[in-house]
Amino acid sequence: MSHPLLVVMGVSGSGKSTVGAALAQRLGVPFEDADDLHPAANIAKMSAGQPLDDRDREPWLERIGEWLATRADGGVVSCSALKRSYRDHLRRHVPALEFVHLEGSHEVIARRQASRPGHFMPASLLASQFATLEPLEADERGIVVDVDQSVDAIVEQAVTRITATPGTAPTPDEEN
Ligand SMILES: Nc1ncnc2c1ncn2[C@@H]1O[C@H](COP(=O)(O)OP(=O)(O)OP(=O)(O)O)[C@@H](O)[C@H]1O
Ligand SMILES: O=C(O)[C@H](O)[C@@H](O)[C@H](O)[C@H](O)CO
Repeated sequence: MSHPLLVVMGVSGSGKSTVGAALAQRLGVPFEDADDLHPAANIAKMSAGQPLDDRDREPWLERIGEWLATRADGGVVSCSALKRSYRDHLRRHVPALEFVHLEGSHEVIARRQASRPGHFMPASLLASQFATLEPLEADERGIVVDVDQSVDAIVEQAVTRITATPGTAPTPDEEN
């Protein structure tokens, strides 16, 4: 898999930042945590216990898409990408974008959230994250990985399964 462009998606606390950073390191590509691309107003809103809506997420998705579009040599972004329409927004910047959905039960993820005090995202928003989540559809490029295993195991699965995905964009070198 050369020049992979991946989004690690899932609800808050599913491990996107942790897995995304490890996956990028493993692949030798830059990593960006989409939490760092939120407008300040979005962070303030979530910190106050209010879920973001489509309008709040619009400028944020645009920034993420721009970051991805400049990564000719590959990159990994951790971004919740909860709805199909959000993923469509990102694909407008990078049509061949692939998603790694970190899927887990409310119970497992709530436990993990509880064990990281100090994060701006209140645990009370987890229910709205699950309610908003639209899983990957059959025509979307990506894989689903169970979060109830070690970070190393998740990264290993992601690397193995994405490499095996038919249609993974070849580089110009590979085409010749
Ligand atoms: N596979 C794993 N096994 C055990 N703990 C994990 C695993 N993945 C992540 N964690 C821990 O769970 C917590 C949540 O992970 P992380 O912050 O990466 O999630 P996130 O999806 O990026 O969350 P947010 O979107 O809210 O920033 C952290 O304390 C992290 O260390
Ligand atoms: O779309 C959203 O509601 C947001 O991206 C959230 O998911 C948080 O940014 C993130 O997960 C931090 O906990």
